Amino acid sequence: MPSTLYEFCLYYAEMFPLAVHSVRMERTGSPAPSCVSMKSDWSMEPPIALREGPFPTGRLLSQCQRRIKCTLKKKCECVFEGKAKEGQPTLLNEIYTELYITEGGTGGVNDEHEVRQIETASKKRRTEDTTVKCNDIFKPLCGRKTPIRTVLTKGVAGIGKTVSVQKVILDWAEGKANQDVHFIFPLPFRDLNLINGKYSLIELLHHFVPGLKPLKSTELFRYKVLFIFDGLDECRLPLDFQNNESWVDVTKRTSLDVLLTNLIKGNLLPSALLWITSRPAATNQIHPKYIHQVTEIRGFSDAQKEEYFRKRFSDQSLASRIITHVKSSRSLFIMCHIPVFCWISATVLERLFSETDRGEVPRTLTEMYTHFLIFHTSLKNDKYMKKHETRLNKSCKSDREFLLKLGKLAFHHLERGNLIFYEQDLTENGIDVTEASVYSGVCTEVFKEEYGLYQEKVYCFVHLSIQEYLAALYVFLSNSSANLLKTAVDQALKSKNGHLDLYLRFLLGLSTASSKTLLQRLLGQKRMRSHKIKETSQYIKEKIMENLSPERTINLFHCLNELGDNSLVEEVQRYLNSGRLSAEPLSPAQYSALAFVLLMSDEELDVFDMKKFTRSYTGQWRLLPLVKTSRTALVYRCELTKKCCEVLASALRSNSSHLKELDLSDNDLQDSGVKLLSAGLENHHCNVEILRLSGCRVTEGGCSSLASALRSNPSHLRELDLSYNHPGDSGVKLLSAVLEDPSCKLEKLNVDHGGECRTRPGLQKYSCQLTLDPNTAHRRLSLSGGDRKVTWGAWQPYPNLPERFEYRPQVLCRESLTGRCYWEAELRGIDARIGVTYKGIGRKGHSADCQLGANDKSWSLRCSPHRNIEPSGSCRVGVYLDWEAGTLSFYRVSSDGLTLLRRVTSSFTEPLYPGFLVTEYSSVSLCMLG
Ligand SMILES: Nc1ncnc2c1ncn2[C@@H]1O[C@H](COP(=O)(O)OP(=O)(O)OP(=O)(O)O)[C@@H](O)[C@H]1O
Repeated sequence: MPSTLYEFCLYYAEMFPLAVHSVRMERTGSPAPSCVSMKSDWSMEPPIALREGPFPTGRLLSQCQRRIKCTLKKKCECVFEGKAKEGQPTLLNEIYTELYITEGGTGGVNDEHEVRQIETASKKRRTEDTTVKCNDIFKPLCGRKTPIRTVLTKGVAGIGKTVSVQKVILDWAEGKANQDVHFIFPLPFRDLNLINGKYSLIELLHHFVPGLKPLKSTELFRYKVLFIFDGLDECRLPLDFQNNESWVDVTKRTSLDVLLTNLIKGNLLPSALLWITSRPAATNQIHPKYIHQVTEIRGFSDAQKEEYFRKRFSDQSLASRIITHVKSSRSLFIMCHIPVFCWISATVLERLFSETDRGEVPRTLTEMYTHFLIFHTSLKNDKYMKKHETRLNKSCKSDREFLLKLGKLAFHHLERGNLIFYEQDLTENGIDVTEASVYSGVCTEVFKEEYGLYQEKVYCFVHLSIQEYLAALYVFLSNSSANLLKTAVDQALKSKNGHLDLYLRFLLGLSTASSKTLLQRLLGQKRMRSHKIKETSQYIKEKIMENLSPERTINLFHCLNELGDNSLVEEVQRYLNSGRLSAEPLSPAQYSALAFVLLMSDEELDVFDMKKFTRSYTGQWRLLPLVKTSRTALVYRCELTKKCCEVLASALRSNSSHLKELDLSDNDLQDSGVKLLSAGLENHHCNVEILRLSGCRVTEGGCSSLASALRSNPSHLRELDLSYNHPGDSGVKLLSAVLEDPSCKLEKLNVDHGGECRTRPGLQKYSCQLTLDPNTAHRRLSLSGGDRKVTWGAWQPYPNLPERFEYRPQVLCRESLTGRCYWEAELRGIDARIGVTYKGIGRKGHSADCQLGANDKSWSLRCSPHRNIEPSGSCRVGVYLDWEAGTLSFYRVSSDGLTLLRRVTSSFTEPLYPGFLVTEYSSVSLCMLG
């Protein structure tokens, strides 16, 4: 696999020599200036024309690079966390903690391109994540071979998009990564919003990257360049891809919107790489056909959360105390997967731990931000008011006034999507600039020199989420409308890019009783308006059931959580099963978001039944962390794989796990998965008493991992179901020894129905060999192929027997079935029925009592090979019976695998006999499996 961008280009050249050749031809055949602005003939989906080298070198180039790298290094080496004023910058490399970045699903990716279609089709449905390092963001994922031009990285507020961008730039500037890229041009939407008038692309770049000026414009684009557009959600341009004129010349002036849309479309600089980041709700501003890869930042994993706090504090004992504290509260620990929350929590908890009277420790997002504000306000009061004790009482009043002014600024600008302010904006809101600098942790300066663009000082909040919080605080304190909350819900839902989503969450969070108590501490206000919390919850639930996008719906779930509504689990189940999602199932990212919401709620699930949350299996396994919040977890037949066992093992290791019963039956876990799972079972936090691994393709190896886990942690497991596996004699022996060991709790071990055939993949592991019973065959049916084929035809001279079907052209198998069985039959001709029946089905006469599937003794599927199954006139149907579970499933068998045709559920009370009804000119054969 190529590892750098440059290697990719070479790789691409090898893979698609013609495409590269044609691009090269166009370039060399053109004089230099037009070569730069050359537009390939991309009428539909553009082939990707990355620069493949060799690239021109020279002194000028290295001088420019050095200068630009130096500027970018200076700009990116510190994290902007509001400490700049105090002369204590936070170094990015000191606090940077690797983030968990994954492929963001194919949802947003252009799959129209022929090559990609083939790749997508050949791709196996994956139930695992592909993780990506931020420096490898342009590496094609999941088996794709086509090189990537445009990557969209999405992630919720504060998850680390900007920091990732900063880290990639810093590593490049420091010569640590992506050195095949000659230039990186960071163009955050936040800054692009400030551009007025017309520019050529070259002029725009010179504005943002003055160090480029010595290079001739025509030369510039012969190099490999990477544009980074951070914060699409902050973009105030219309991005009118449909109506903007096509623009191909980098030296001609036009509006910024035209420049950007043409750059993204690939009309301008088709060879450039583009990286766009966005909060999820705003990604729809760019049509998926212009995006070649989507990644998702999922924040910190549990281990990374700890690492973050350890890096953050030089005092390791403080770090340990904070980690222990954060871990002791489920919602705090879960929220810490969002880095901005870690930062806010680190600030707040450091302070709380230094106080003797800690009061209530914050539990929700809103409470944590309120504490953050209390912290910065008291910091200011400590610093500036110490000598004037008498003024302290007055401070609450002035804080309130100041925060209201700041909040007003935050709100009005947020409404308009404005995130950068001028001095004039501050004064218009009655904010004195020196007063603002007193609150330096909250509102901090950015100086013009930093961008080389601005002629005057500009201001912004240290993080957008702080602006969103202050905006909510302002509205909460100043708006006395009885319908405030409902109106805010409507207003947020109207927004196209979700720019009011987080604001809404804060506003709802502020209206709860616990938040009000906190606010009183901050503002000294005695009375606060009460809001109709229940009514608002109900209103949000109604909205959830409307046809909103999953992103908006998920935000509404967050809102319910902020309101402390306890019906989240029920609501999420209702939403998932409402049928609204059938056209477009949830993406993996959306499943993660739901898991997050559910984990955040304080509800304990008595039984977590994965099937109740979903009908398809494309990303639902991301709900697996919920296992630890339930007592019984039913995750059987959910297409889980080895990778999922890691998630499960981590749930088993969790000290907050309440799990007692775990049913993982019928998943393809195999020995490697069971080994991973065993690592969780042996942990002393694990208290699982019943574990079902029936039909998981476990052999001796898996048994040995289980046996050693049970010996390491002998006190919990009472029952282990390993039926329908292949433990072999040695596996059974190992586990039987555990059963007999008095120090182990194991009381029940089920290794029934074992055997070599159970190691076959899928349902085939339950295959059973069937033969037709000639004594039951109707006289029009003749048997052949060792009693495995039945054909309708001439009358047969069969003796008259009580078990023979007299009028219905049917035949049954000899074998009676209980347990789990799978068989396949090939149907030819016009019409046939395939099914199962109790022995007592009627044999003589025309009544429905005698017909397979037409009474309460039998169940069947009608197959018309001609019409509804396969145009070729033949079809293969798989039947899976799980007698104990009471399910009978019919599948269409094709080269793509099994497609469920119908599932019947019933409680079977007697053994079942497979049977067939075969009509004129038709035949049915039982297939040999394995
Ligand atoms: N990888 C990381 N390591 C350490 N801290 C991080 C990391 N990523 C983010 N942070 C912390 O979280 C804060 C917010 O991150 P960032 O600004 O990158 O979020 P974002 O996804 O761009 O948010 P938004 O969508 O609101 O703009 C940072 O200021 C920093 O304190």
